[in-house]
Amino acid sequence: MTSSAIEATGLGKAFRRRGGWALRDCTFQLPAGRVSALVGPNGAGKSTLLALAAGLIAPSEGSVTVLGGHPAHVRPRIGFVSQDKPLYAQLTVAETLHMGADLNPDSWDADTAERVAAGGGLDLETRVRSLSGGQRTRVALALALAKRPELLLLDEPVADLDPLARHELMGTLMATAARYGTTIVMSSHVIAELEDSCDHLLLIGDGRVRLAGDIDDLLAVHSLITGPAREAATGADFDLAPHTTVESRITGRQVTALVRPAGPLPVGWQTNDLSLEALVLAHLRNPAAPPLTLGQASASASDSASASASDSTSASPTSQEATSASAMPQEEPA
Ligand SMILES: Nc1ncnc2c1ncn2[C@@H]1O[C@H](COP(=O)(O)OP(=O)(O)OP(=O)(O)O)[C@@H](O)[C@H]1O
Repeated sequence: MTSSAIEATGLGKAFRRRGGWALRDCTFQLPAGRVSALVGPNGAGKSTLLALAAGLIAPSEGSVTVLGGHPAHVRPRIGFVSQDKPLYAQLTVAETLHMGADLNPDSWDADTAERVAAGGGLDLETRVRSLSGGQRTRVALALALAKRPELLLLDEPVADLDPLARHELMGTLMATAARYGTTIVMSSHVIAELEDSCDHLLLIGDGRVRLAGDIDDLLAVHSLITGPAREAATGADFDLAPHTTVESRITGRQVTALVRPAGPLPVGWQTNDLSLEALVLAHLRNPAAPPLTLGQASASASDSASASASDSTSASPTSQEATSASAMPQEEPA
């Protein structure tokens, strides 16, 4: 199995003393040297999870290990781009990059810093306070990438970029991952874009892990099937048991269902192509669907139905149905 860049065990974060859990009982591993997508609805806990991994906040319960150590201790090896992209407003872009170089004298890649920051025609003499949202993102990514981190934590890095900049910077990120073996963990709401760039998925909802594993393995253990809504013999609603149903929708006389097969599918049912977007959307629409974690070394294999379905991918699925740094100083102003 690939080694883990991030390992969380029973990780939880409450912002208020009573209740208010932003993240609860999260156990997962994110592989080293790979690109992981962190997805989930608004308020699911994605930013909280990234801030915990970056060592900016401490867990309320459980633990998270990053690059084999405590997040705060490995901070120099992490690049973190938060959603609000804190930068010093009074500095120019060039001064900002110089500061990044001063703070990271041993690892700074000045060419990358300038190329990423100056892309899209951005004048490096522009003051940060005059930058648009997308231009700030560009500068924040330039700082994080030029630091040559082992782990890049990116909170919705491309949300405010125009399509060209998005394409260019996603390409730069992927090239960096391929060239230097950088581990990337990025949150995003644009699932279709993640399909091309990411190989691992962590879907959280309501602060808990809903779906985790290599994307190919997760797709392999799910099937999107179409068949008759009622049993021909009895006229009763079609029963999909023993398969685990994530979602089923009846249209006229047909039912379309996303299932985790527990054996052969019903005879005569049609199996359709399944995209990552369809898989994620079905789980988002159905928060009560049983969670599934694939390929975790330490988790228990209670979802045997999915285990058999994933044999071909050598994934070892488990179910959790029961429970179910930037280059800039971390203390910098928003
Ligand atoms: N500093 C904070 N103080 C109090 N509550 C917070 C704080 N930060 C986050 N929360 C709460 O924690 C929960 C998770 O928030 P978080 O920002 O991690 O979600 P998210 O998945 O990143 O959402 P989005 O997709 O909207 O960015 C939310 O209910 C949010 O209100």
